[in-house]
Amino acid sequence: MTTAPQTLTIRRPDDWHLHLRDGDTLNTVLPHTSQLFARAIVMPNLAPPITTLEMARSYRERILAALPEGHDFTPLMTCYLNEHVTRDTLVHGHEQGILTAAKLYPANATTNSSHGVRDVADIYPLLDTMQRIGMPLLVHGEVTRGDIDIFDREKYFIDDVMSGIRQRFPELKVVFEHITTKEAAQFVQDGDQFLAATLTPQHLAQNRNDMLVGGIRPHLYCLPILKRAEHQAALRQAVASGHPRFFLGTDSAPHVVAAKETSCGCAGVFNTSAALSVYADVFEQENALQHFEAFCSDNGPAFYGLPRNEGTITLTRTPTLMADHIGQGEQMFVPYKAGEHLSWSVKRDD
Ligand SMILES: NC(=O)N[C@@H](CC(=O)O)C(=O)O
Repeated sequence: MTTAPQTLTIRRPDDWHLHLRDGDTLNTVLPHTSQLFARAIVMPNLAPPITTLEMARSYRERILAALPEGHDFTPLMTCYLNEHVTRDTLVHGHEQGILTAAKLYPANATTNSSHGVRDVADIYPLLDTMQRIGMPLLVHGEVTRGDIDIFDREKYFIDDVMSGIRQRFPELKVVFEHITTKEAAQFVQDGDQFLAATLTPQHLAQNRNDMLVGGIRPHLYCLPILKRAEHQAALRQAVASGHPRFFLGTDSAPHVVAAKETSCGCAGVFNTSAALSVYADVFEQENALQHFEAFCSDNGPAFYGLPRNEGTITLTRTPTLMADHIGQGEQMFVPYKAGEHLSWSVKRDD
């Protein structure tokens, strides 16, 4: 019987899926990421979405300008794919180090995705270019057909869209973002070195009962929506196996309280501050703490072909109360695990 560790020191992590927003929200939420994470893949679903090099460059500058004194953090920018994006944007963005990846949102799948892709064949020329230059394709994997139940949207996406992309572009690096089902976990495990997935804290730690039983909890509503417990179990087993193509992507997606607590609330969980503690709990509960560091800090850089970070962070087994709210006035957000005790406190070591 081994005793439970009181501290966990790991290489500084990255967040491979993050929504930072813009303006006042960016100022409020960015420090919660940059105080611990070294880099993040910044999602491009602003209104309007990031579809040109100029937009990506200026968004990156706004992020860097919003960083608190003393925080070293590198935003990795992404392009929002649709039929208006040019091959030159991707090629030059890649060459100039401005665009790390490009994101496929099926039209109307989620927040600010009305400009997304209606028919994936429309962007085949772009995918061909990305395969050639080695730019990863990041995929929101849900079909949006009205006849498909919301809980089945990811499963159908695998057969309807994802398999076709993989067959047509076998050496295109693809990240199946924020996977939520046993089918997606299996699909990635059955894939090759060109296919990986991110997993969020809430999809590992919760299932749809947590959102719907005993009252509806709007702050757990996100897309893809939380699934039933058997899917949660499959996701937990996938990360606990230490498989190298699963890595940390919080999908932290802040929306102000007024947009969440309303008759038609937005999808998104603002989970940045609780993320590392919740991930650590999941690995510990699955007796897989030996794979925690690789999930947070090694597997992502390996897939993206980027160096691992210098420096470390330490998680200490000191229960920490998560605030009820973050921000104030109209810029008020309810964080994931609000008002609950997290098992771990997390600090940078340097
Ligand atoms: N995850 C979410 O529920 N929401 C994201 C968009 C997305 O990634 O689906 C957002 O930008 O709000």
